[in-house]
Amino acid sequence: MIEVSIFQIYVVFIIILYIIRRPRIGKDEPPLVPYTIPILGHTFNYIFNTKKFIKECKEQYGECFSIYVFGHTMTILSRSSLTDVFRNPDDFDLTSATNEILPLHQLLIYNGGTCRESVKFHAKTTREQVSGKLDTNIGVVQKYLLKGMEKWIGDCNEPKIVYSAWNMVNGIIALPIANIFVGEEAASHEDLVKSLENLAFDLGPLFMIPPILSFIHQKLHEFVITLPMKFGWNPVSRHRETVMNRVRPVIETRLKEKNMLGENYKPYNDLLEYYMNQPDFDYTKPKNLPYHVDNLFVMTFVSVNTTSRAAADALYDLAGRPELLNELYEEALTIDRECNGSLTVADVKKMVKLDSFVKESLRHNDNILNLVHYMISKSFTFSNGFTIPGGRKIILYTDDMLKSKEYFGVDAEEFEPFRFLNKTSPATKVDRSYIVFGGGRHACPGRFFAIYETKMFLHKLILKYKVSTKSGKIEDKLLIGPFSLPSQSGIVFENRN
Ligand code: HEM
Repeated sequence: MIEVSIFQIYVVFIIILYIIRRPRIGKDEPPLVPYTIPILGHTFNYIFNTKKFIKECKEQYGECFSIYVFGHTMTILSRSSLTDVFRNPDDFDLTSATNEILPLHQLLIYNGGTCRESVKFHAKTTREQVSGKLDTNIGVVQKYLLKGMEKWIGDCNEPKIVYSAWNMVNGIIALPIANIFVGEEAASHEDLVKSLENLAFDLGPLFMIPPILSFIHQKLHEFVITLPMKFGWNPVSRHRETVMNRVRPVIETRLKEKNMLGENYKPYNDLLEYYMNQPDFDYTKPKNLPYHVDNLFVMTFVSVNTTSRAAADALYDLAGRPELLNELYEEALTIDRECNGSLTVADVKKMVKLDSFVKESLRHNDNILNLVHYMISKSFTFSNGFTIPGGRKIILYTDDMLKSKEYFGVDAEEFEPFRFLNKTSPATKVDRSYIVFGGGRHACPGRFFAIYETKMFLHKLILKYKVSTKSGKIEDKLLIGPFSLPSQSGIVFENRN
């Protein structure tokens, strides 16, 4: 009788895997970068040597090429082929590719997470309720930024060192957002604010699980990371409970007010009121309030950590450059005197040096690759002539575009805080090369709010504190594979008075 050892089974398994997963590249496709280790392909370089590896691939194979990572062929796009993605939103889908990494459809069980259709609603909500209401929201943003700074940073009469400042900045940035989302009454409860503040951070570990099982099948990774949720573990549940407990009495009071006052009812200016005005709103039905709270959570995902990330990066960029801090302080002081400490939208527009600095800081976000999409049409031909088949995963080489000499000049790699000054190129302006907010039809609709909040935060901070890095140097961001995170080193806060 033939005895089969585990080792033999393993070898047969690997051979079958190799045959099944071997990339097959069509004749008009972008070139596949050669690799030496079967199955593993470029995975090691992709994770541990991303910057150099992708740069060298582009130099050798051109603006558009494919690599083999985690058992799949992925096409890397830069320059004109990258722009093609933004120009052809019907052919590329960000949501389905993002859901693979962060399975929102399993976490937000009442609204089913995000899909192309529901994102239209969130984009409309953002345009109408958040970015479209800067004038109305600015007072709330200012009030709660100051409260947040008081709580998180304090007086700093003695110098105070803060490590991992993203956490702290996230707390400050989340407070105004909570207030314009659920209104001042519900947001007066610390547990609700904490929930909105921590929601995305709590899901961070899911992002960090390397998709090892994708070597066998993409769906296997998704299946395993969502397994705990099938057994009832859901990190969103307790946040949903907290938010529902806090908003339910507010909804009841508002409905009573509406009944009593009729036409004289003065609508509140927050997202909660916006949801209450949706035709499908009926909080008495068991699944209705959780459904709207899940929508609120999508808005929280897209707004809180993104904006706090931008603000934290800018804070580190500022703290490492004392001469810049002095120059921005002069501008802040002039505007503060003119508006007597109470900012309007027009005052924020006057912060032109700060705007240029924030834009430069965003340009230096240092993500190498970003915005993974699936190509969802039968096939797609780029303007450079290459074709990819339906179902192909693509990712954008954003760092290459954001640091291109062609668009940003010979010093494109340098950090020049006033690069955009007097160039009619505000931080909110999306164009072919400035792609931190994406581009085309899906370009981030929240960018107007995000930039306003970030500028107002920095303005108030610069007026009150001197900030510097503990090391006295410009701090680098942390790199995890192709993605970056804000530095975790110490920042020193010192009261100006
Ligand atoms: C600095 C902060 C932010 C950054 C860097 C950022 C970045 C982005 C990016 C890159 C996209 C994808 C664009 C594309 O597919 O072309 C996006 C989409 C989106 N963002 Fe933002 N965002 C920020 C803040 C916000 C805020 C504050 C909100 C809401 C209050 C928001 C709401 C949205 C929505 C609803 C979409 C989906 C748009 C669509 O698919 O049509 N974002 N954002």
